[in-house]
Amino acid sequence: MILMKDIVRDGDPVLRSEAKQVTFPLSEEDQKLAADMMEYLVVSQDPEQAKKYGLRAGVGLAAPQVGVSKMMAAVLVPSEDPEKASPFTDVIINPVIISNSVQPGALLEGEGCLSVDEDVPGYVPRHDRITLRYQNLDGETKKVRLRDYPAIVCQHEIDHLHGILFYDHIDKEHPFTAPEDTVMFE
Ligand SMILES: O=CN(O)C[C@@H](CC1CCCC1)C(=O)N1NCCC[C@H]1C(=O)Nc1ccccn1
Ligand code: NI
Repeated sequence: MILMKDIVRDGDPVLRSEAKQVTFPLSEEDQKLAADMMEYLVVSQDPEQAKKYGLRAGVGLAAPQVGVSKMMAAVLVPSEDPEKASPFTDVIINPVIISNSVQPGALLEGEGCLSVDEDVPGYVPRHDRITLRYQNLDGETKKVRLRDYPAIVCQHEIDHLHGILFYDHIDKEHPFTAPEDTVMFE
């Protein structure tokens, strides 16, 4: 089970490396890694379990964050209301953003990262809408269109696979400015 002690923190070169493509069929090791990363998200989003294991709740986790430089990330975007399904839940392998809106999108409250212990305030301008192509655990190629929060989460994870951290996108001089047509959301 992945615990906070297993999460690599900023400063470790693995977080600034280009991850390697994952080959199929997945090795036993890659299958376990994917399962462990998704398990972290599930457990961390259950307040009781998170407390029990001392986990910071997460909606995404990329392999480099557990020291594995491979093109793989788990995403579990919680649904707004318990009756509804999650807007996006999957393990995205060898993900590529094949198209995106010109219009930017950003979280009003900025972003954080399980691998960055200090808060870095500021808007993180990303694409508001993306078309994402990736392979799932079965090696099937998926193509999904995402917008707003699910799109932000996936972009944050894909950045990790290319050695990019959220604060790289924050304007140092004017952290709370964003292009005027930016869609801002909670
Ligand atoms: O690369 C992956 N990471 O670094 C985990 C990050 C990924 C998100 C940050 C912004 C977009 C994707 C993460 O999830 N967080 N960042 C740090 C602490 C908070 C936590 C979070 O947003 N938690 C959350 C939010 C809603 C519901 C439940 N939990
Ligand atoms: Ni992160």
